[in-house]
Amino acid sequence: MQQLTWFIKTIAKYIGPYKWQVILMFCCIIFNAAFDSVSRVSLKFLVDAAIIPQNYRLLVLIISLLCIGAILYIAIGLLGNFLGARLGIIITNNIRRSLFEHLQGLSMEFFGRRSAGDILKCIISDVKTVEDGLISAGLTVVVMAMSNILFSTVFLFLLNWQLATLTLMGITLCVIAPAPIAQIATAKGYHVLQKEGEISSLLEENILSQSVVKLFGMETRASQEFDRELNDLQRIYVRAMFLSYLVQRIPLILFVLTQLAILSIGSVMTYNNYISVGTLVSYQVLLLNLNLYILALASSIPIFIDGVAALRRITDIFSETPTVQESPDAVALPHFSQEICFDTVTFNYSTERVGVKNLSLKIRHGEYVMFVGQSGAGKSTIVNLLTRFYDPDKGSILLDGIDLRHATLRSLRSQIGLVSQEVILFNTSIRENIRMGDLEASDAQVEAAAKAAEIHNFILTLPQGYETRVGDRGGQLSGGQRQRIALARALVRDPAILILDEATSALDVATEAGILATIDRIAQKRTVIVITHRIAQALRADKIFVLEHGSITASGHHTDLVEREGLYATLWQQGHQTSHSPKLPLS
Ligand SMILES: Nc1ncnc2c1ncn2[C@@H]1O[C@H](COP(=O)(O)OP(=O)(O)OP(=O)(O)O)[C@@H](O)[C@H]1O
Repeated sequence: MQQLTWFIKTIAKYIGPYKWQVILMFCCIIFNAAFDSVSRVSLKFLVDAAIIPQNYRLLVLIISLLCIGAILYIAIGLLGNFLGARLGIIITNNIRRSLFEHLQGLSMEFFGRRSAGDILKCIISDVKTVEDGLISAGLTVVVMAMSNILFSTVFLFLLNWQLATLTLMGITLCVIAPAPIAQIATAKGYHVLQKEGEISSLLEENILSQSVVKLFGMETRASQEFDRELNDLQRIYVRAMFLSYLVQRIPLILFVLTQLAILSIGSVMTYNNYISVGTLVSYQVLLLNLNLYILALASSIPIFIDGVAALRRITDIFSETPTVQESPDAVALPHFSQEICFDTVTFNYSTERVGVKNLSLKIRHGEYVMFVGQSGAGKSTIVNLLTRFYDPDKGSILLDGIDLRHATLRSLRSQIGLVSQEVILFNTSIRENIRMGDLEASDAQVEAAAKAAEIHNFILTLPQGYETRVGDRGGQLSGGQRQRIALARALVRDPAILILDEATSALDVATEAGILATIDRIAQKRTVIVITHRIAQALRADKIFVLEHGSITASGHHTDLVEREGLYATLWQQGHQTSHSPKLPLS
């Protein structure tokens, strides 16, 4: 009952706007329940008042009334079904819509912690399970069964109060007895859904990394891992389902025992002329009706339990709050014109994952700065903090003297163009992918950005040109082409700050040189922040920051840094000796 109350309370806010439709649907169900009971109790009048006393007029009247009732029963039943189907999808989609909107507001920290497959499962399948528990089987069946039980009980009392009291005691027991096990079954059901979520993540990971799986011959290992997960699921599922079926079975057993008792006592009462034959027949038919609805109620319990468990997973997501939030008095940042300042910033992804510590630096407007350092030194973390994907644990980041925590996210992010290591393209046309950088951009601006990113000529060679779809995650393009489209997307918004996080890593030397020349040109008008392992690019920078274990150990121009002994000089020497466009060695 506690579960039912929580379920109804939680779901009420989605049902609220459609309350009249829900009430109408429940009225249809209640009408049908009433007709069910009336048609069964009419047997008493048919037998005792029409058939036995041979009253033909009354017989015809009762049958005619039953026929009219049956037509209404069918029509109103169909209306109830239609409303059920309609409300089902409306409520399902409303939950999905709210979940999706909520997800858009969550911070990167959440997406780093929860797997995509699990979130997908929650939005698609868990929401459907809630709908099943709510409309198809849950509340609909509860209302149908409860109103039937109520009407039947009233008629049972009218027929014979002694037998009805006994029946009522039996029904009360049927409802109360399974409650404690239902509680445990719901908790187990939640575990099943969690495990299914893990399996979805595993599947998603496997599908997205098929090239790695194949290349490294990981097929058998992947199948074994999948098999292990399925076996775990089987173990949890059997326990959860057994408990669920137990909850379903208890009321059925109790009701059969009640029925048996009533049949025996009722037969003895009829034999001794305490009640008429019509009363006994009518009573038994009403009891059969009750049996049917107790069966329906019991069958809906496992579906309802699943619905409650799924709703818990959904509320888990709703209870997530963004770690990066816009303060209520946030101001819009003016167009960047002075400097970016990191003031003793410390940030850890988690207790054991250090991002940056005590980091202080200044980047002046119009500067071309570069961050170098070994892998894991914290270079991308600086970008994550500057874009406010994460907030510092200590210290502050200021843009033109305004703490980013006091600025609106839109005014900050609209000034930044970011091309990162991992290029993310959407499965739409090249034009739309570039336009995502600035939704207001004209076709001419999109093409100008593509020209600046040196991808325009390639796009023209495609049969559908700018209208060519790039495929899922840009899979129909090469790595370099994807990176150039991402660069065009960043350029189309004409950003005050352009950040390139290993943005040219997938390009050949000639294309890279072309793009670097473009960036040199772009850099004259804006601030450019480059993160790269190709240390030869450091020659172009006004200022270089050397990062080691989350801290800046040196900064300055290339010529100053090579003269000083330290990591930069070592990296430069190592890199310079190995190739024309040397790369930093990995730690
Ligand atoms: N989303 C994350 N969750 C937890 N830890 C993270 C996350 N991103 C980075 N880290 C950790 O933070 C540290 C700094 O990572 P960062 O990505 O900033 O390094 P990097 O210098 O950019 O490395 P690379 O040159 O390899 O890209 C690393 O130890 C890394 O494992």
